[in-house]
This record gives sequence, C-alpha cells and structure tokens, in this order.
Amino acid sequence: MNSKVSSEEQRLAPIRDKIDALDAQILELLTQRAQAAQEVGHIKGGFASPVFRPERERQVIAKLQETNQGPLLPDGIAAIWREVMSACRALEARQTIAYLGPIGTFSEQAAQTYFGHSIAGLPCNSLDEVFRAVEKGAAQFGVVPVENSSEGAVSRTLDLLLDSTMRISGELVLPIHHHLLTATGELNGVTTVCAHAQALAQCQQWLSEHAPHLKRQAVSSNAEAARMAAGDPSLAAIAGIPAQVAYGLQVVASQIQDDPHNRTRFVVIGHYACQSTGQDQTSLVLSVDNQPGAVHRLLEPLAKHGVSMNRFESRPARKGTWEYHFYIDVAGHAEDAKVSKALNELKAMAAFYKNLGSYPHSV
Ligand SMILES: O=C(O)C(=O)C[C@]1(C(=O)O)C=C[C@@H](O)C=C1
Repeated sequence: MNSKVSSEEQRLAPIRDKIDALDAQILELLTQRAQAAQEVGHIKGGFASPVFRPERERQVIAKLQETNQGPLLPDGIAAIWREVMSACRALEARQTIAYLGPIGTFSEQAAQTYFGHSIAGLPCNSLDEVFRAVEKGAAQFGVVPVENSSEGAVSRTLDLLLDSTMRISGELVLPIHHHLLTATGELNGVTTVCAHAQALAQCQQWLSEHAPHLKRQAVSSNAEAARMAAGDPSLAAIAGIPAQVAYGLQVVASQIQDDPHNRTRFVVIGHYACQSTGQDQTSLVLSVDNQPGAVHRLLEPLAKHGVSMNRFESRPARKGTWEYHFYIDVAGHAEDAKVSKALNELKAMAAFYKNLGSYPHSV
C-alpha cells in the first residue's frame, strides 16, 4: 500500500466507524418502526381495512421534508421513506401492483418508485389487462400512464378510466429518458429501430438527424423492443435503463428524447377512496349538451368558488357524433368545503359527470 492510500485509509477509518455505529442505531429504530407497523397491521386486520394508505404515506414524507435541515435533498428524503414504508407495509401484507409489462418498462419503474420495491409486481400485456387485474382483485392497485409532456394524453388510459368502476388514489411524475440500444453497442447491420409509438414520437427529431436510414417499427412497449433487440442483430430499441439492464443491451446513444425535460404522469388505480390531506387533486370526467357557451358555463362554478383547474383535456365520446368528454383535474379534495360546493353545481349542469377520485398530489 503506498503512503497516499494509507493516509487516506487512516482518515476514513474513524468516519466509517461512525457510519457503522449510526447504521446500527438506524437499524434499531427501523426495527421499532417495523414493529409499530405490524401493530397497525393487526388493528387494520381486525377491521378488514386496507393496508396501503396513500394519504398517510404522503403526510409522513411531507412532514419529514418540512423538518429536514439538509444536507439530504427533499427527493432523497422521499425516496428513502418510500422504501422504508414499502418494507413496513409488506410486513402488514405485501401489495400486488399491476402495470404494463414486460419487465423493464417505465410503468414498472413508476410502480417501484411509487410503492417502493417491497411489492409483488404483476406485469400485464396491455393497459386493459392492468385495469382488469385490479378490477378482478388479482392486484390491489395498478399504475398506468395518463399523459406525457411531449406527446399529450394516453388516450387508452382515459377511455379505460371512463368505463371503469375504479378510482384514482395517487399520482406520480417520472422523468422519461430514452436511449438507443443494441446487443453490441453499435449500429452496424441494424436496419430497424423498434419502440412504443409514443417513444418513437418523442425521439423523432433525433432519429431523423442521426439515424435517418433506420426503419421505425412501433411495438407494444419499449421493454418489448429491448427484448426483441437482444435476440436480433438487425434491430435497435429505444428504451430506458431498466430495460437495457433487464435485456443485457449496450447503449449506442443516450438521452435521445427530443425534449430533455420529457416526463410522464402516471396514476394509481384501485378501489380505495383517499381522505383529504390538504394537498389533494380531484379528477373528473364531464360532458355537456352541444350548445353555444356550454363548456364555458360548465366551468363557472370552479371560478365562483375559487377552485383552480390543473388540467383540461377533451376526448371524443366515441358515439359517432361530435360529442366530447372533458377530463378535468381540479385542486383540492371533493370533500373540501369549497370544492364540494363547486362540484355539486358543476354536476347539476353536466350532461354526464363522473368523479374519478380525489388523491394526494405527487411529492
Ligand atoms: O399508518 C398506517 O396505516 C400504516 O400502515 C403504517 C405505514 C407506515 O409504514 O408508516 C405503512 C403503510 C401505510 O400505507 C401507511 C403507513
């Protein structure tokens, strides 16, 4: 060992001893926390009530972020306590979470980010299957994409939310970084690039500039594209790092999405109705009779009661007529006084009204 290394080791040793001692204390505290969660689990078991409480988990994280003095960043606090609560929750009952598979999709990453890693994942072949899995009780919750910052709404999810009996009980926003991947890390012999249609659209400028010769082929998911590219030297895939790792691919070019801030918003679907936390959002689907000014009038109760609208999206009602469903997110919980008044008035005016759920805003 040279003297530089040995002096570094000498200085590190006492700090590492301190870290070991702190870890032992953290483990002791985590053990006590896990035992408390087990007690909560026994009480809930007696009432046959749900294990996962998104509003409580959000409160725990928000309170810690408020009292945190640094140097840990708020995102770090959220990531650590999501995993802590995931492990504690699994002691009460491991939750099964359905998402669009196969393994390595952004949906899987979203499910693990939101629920932590102490879950049983249920990868599904389609968004329809995710909804069915939760409806039938094969999973307690599902995680589905609703909108992307570059490509807009995920229309199949909107249609399924409209027809489903399930509620939205949470949301999360995930940065989406796409990479060009092949089995060898090179493009020699590659003729076609595969990805989900949304990913191809999110990378279209980059592909036109840097790989105009590649044929573009839309497949059911980016992870499926990665799986295909792993076994076929004529294929490249566009996918994220989880898919690259899952299928043992090499990166040809990283971060090829046209918008560096590309993000996707996911919602958590299930049967659970969240209580108010003071930091909530409510998602609605509405339609109005086809009359001049009807949409404007419909939204008046929101302004009147000071409820802000976070999102407004329209989808054809799929009846062969020029009718639309409006997907609206408003700030607040449906049981908050002013939101409740606004929604009652809005419901009275709408030709169709469905509350998809009130849930805590993402932290
Ligand atoms: O407070 C509860 O209801 C718990 O079950 C405990 C706990 C936690 O670990 O803090 C775990 C699971 C729930 O989703 C919420 C919180």
